Amino acid sequence: MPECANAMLDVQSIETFYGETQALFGPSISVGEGEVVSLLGPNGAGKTTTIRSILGLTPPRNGRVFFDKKEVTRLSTHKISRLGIGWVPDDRRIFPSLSGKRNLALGARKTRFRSWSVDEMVEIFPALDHLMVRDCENMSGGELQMVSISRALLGAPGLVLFDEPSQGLAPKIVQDVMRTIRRLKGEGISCLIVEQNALAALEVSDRVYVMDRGRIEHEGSARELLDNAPLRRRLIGM
Ligand SMILES: Nc1ncnc2c1ncn2[C@@H]1O[C@H](COP(=O)(O)OP(=O)(O)OP(=O)(O)O)[C@@H](O)[C@H]1O
Repeated sequence: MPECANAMLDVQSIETFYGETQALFGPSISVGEGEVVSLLGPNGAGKTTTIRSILGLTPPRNGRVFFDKKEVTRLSTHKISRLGIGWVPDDRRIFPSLSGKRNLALGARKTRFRSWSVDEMVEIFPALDHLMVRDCENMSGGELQMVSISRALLGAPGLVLFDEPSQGLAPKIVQDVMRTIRRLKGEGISCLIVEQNALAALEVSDRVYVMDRGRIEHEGSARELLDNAPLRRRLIGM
């Protein structure tokens, strides 16, 4: 059973391996309904592996994952995403030869959570309007990120996993992405953000986990980490 009664996501002591190499040594993470949580830590800490474990891309060998009170540990990635977990991967994973519109159509689905329309996506990212007819192979990093986030939302998620959402983006687009995360929170959608731009992530987060070498090193409120410079420097070096 989930340990945290109202958690949208409840990751319990997962151990994940690549072949015989263990990458995760039992991290436990929860994200409440409408909560925004940051997952920070140095390169190789295990942040992306945690996301891959939740999505069933690299299933944990031990431990359990619950989403929306259902155990998803042994489900296929396809089934997990259909339950309402959206993913904004660090490499965007957009089909380059398809238009923005076709890429968005591939993400559309109904779940028990709020549905989003393409018009709402255009309201959030006005530039998306003229990207609909363009092939994605000619888009900039920021444009691809708008398509990627919109595709995740058209899948009607209850939880969105963001892997390095601001990577390679101009400051204005980073602001747009963070504003979107705030909007999702306002709509009761949960978000888990893996981010190198720790300060931007903390600004929009309720809570934070800091990982190191496959373990949780620190867990607390995002505000505490923003306000406590010595603690922040020790944990995330900034
Ligand atoms: N495909 C893989 N095969 C073998 N080992 C891997 C693979 N992917 C990641 N690892 C190892 O697993 C550990 C955790 O990596 P992971 O990518 O989850 O870290 P991360 O915190 O996301 O780092 P970064 O910020 O650099 O993306 C590292 O030791 C890494 O070398």
